[in-house]
Amino acid sequence: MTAALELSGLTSGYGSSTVVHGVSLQIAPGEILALVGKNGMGKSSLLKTILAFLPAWEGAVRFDGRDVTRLAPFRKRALGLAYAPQEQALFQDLSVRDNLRLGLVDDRSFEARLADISGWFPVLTARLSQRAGTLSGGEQKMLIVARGLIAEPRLFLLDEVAEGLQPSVVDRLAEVLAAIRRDRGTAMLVVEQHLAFVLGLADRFAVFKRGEVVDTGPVDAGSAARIDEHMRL
Ligand SMILES: Nc1ncnc2c1ncn2[C@@H]1O[C@H](COP(=O)(O)OP(=O)(O)OP(=O)(O)O)[C@@H](O)[C@H]1O
Repeated sequence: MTAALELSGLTSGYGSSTVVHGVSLQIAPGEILALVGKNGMGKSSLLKTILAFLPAWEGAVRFDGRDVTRLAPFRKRALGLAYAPQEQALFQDLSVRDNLRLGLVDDRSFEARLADISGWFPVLTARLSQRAGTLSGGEQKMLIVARGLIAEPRLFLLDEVAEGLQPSVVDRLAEVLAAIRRDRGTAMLVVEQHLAFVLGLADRFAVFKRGEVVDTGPVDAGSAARIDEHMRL
């Protein structure tokens, strides 16, 4: 079966410092991979390299078997790749509705897709006319995720979306993402520090240390302890 995402020897960095060191990994269609690791290990940089916000110095990114290493981020989005970034990525002065609209390449399907968003995140649909910058921190996180999902991606890259969310919202987010994978077969690469959230969702985990995958395995009863051990070292 062709992988939804295949990285081979992916290398990138900033200036003269290499931050992503020859990373190779695969995600099957419909699979959820948790990418975990301490702060500053290069997890966000890896996602940015996959998207080509950060240029790859070496190696390749294949999406559904197609080499997309140097394809611009907006072209990747048109192919079915969505991204929920860690940093504040909303247009603060635009409404919730207009921020959601920006998640779509083709605006015509917006109203139909909005119905899905209402089911997943009712709090957002109650605030469609509100400026995104006036949403609470948790609501803004939900909007970032909803903007990725509205495009019905085949592969969704999520960067620390559970950070700073109250437990009930984290649980809701986990339910929504699990349902989307079940119903649509969306593959996901989930960078996350919130281990209970991500291990409840993922099929497999990969531990990232100094720009490299140093351990990987299926998520099972022993995964949290195995990951904790890496976090201590
Ligand atoms: N724009 C940049 N210019 C220079 N160095 C950067 C830039 N962005 C990140 N770095 C450096 O690259 C390294 C990896 O950062 P990155 O944000 O990818 O790590 P991370 O694993 O996602 O960390 P965190 O969990 O804290 O978000 C860090 O040393 C960071 O300081």
